[in-house]
Amino acid sequence: MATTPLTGVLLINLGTPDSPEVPDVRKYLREFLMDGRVIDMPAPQRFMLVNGVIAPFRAPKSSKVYKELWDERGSPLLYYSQDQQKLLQEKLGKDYHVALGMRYQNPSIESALEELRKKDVDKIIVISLYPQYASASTGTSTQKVMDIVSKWEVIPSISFINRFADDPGFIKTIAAIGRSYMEKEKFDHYVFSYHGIPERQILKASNGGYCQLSDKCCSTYNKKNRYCYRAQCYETTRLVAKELGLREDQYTVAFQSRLQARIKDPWIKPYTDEVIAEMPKKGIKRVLAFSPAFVADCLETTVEVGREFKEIFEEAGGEHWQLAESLNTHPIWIDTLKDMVLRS
Ligand SMILES: C=CC1=C(C)c2cc3[nH]c(cc4nc(cc5[nH]c(cc1n2)c(C)c5CCC(=O)O)C(CCC(=O)O)=C4C)c(C)c3C=C
Ligand SMILES: [Fe+2]
Ligand SMILES: [Fe+2]
Repeated sequence: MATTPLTGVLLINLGTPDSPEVPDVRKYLREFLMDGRVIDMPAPQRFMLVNGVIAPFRAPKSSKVYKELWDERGSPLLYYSQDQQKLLQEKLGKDYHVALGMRYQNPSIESALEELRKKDVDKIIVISLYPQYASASTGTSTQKVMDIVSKWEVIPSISFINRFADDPGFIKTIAAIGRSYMEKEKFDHYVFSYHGIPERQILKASNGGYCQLSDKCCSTYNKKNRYCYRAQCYETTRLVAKELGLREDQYTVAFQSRLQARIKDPWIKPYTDEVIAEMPKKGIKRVLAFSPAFVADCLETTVEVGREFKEIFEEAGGEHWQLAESLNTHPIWIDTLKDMVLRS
């Protein structure tokens, strides 16, 4: 009797250095920033910038923060992604095979696809673990999968989940994590800080010039701006705020992690570090901070939001800054991943 072929699930996240030491961080930054969807400059200029400036000067600085991030299990982005893979596999059972691939460094997308090929899967469901679509994150992961699979003799049927900014399970998980803090202590404001991207990349992805980076464009989420990264961030925030019963004046959306100093490009605004430094003057003293551009804790959540922003806020007169951890292995999140697969 013929057995039902397996369905492959490929989880993709960004990737992290193999170790926090300078040579590994440099190797990671080189691979990451030489990607033309991340630094969208002509290749010769990108090469000069990455090899002449970023790799030599940024790698030692980044290595220091990676050392702060690393714990006994290694880099949280990697081990939480592995936990998500394992828990999703358990939930889906024997008709599925779940593989994990990182866009940069290890385990690579190539190795994950090879694992699925060896399992002779009939179909692959690719989930790029970035809630809000951006060319620099989801776009490049999708392209990488297509580049590899296009060379296979037998190309299986493939579907891509390329954004879930408004997925009810995703929203509920963030709200559940937030609520666990709100039940224990009082906050007078809520900050939703998202990874930034250069403004130019928003304009390039805009449908017929609809997105002009104004609040008018990003204050609603509709058919025209559904791939606008900034509009998706605002939509995630509105939905979480609604779930938590927050009024509009109780929360602020802002964007972090800009590499602007090096490439002299404006990034999407407002900038988190600037916004939070003004808050204590306005009487905001106790903040709960969310990082909903990520589904696993990483350098950007633990170090940037959890430690660096806390320092900025407290130096400006704030009293309490609390990071709400990422989705990691939250049971609602694992159920949400399972639902995404079953719906696909
Ligand atoms: C939300 C998804 C991400 C987008 C969009 C994104 C765009 C983007 N990032 C850089 C530059 C850097 N990002 C770095 C770290 C980092 N970025 C993401 C996700 C997105 N980036 C994650 C999950 C992480 C953390 C990785 C980890 O190991 O924990 C870094 C490295 C750290 C550092 O040196 O500061 C850089 C550099 C650009 C230029 C960009 C868009 C154009
Ligand atoms: Fe990044
Ligand atoms: Fe927009």
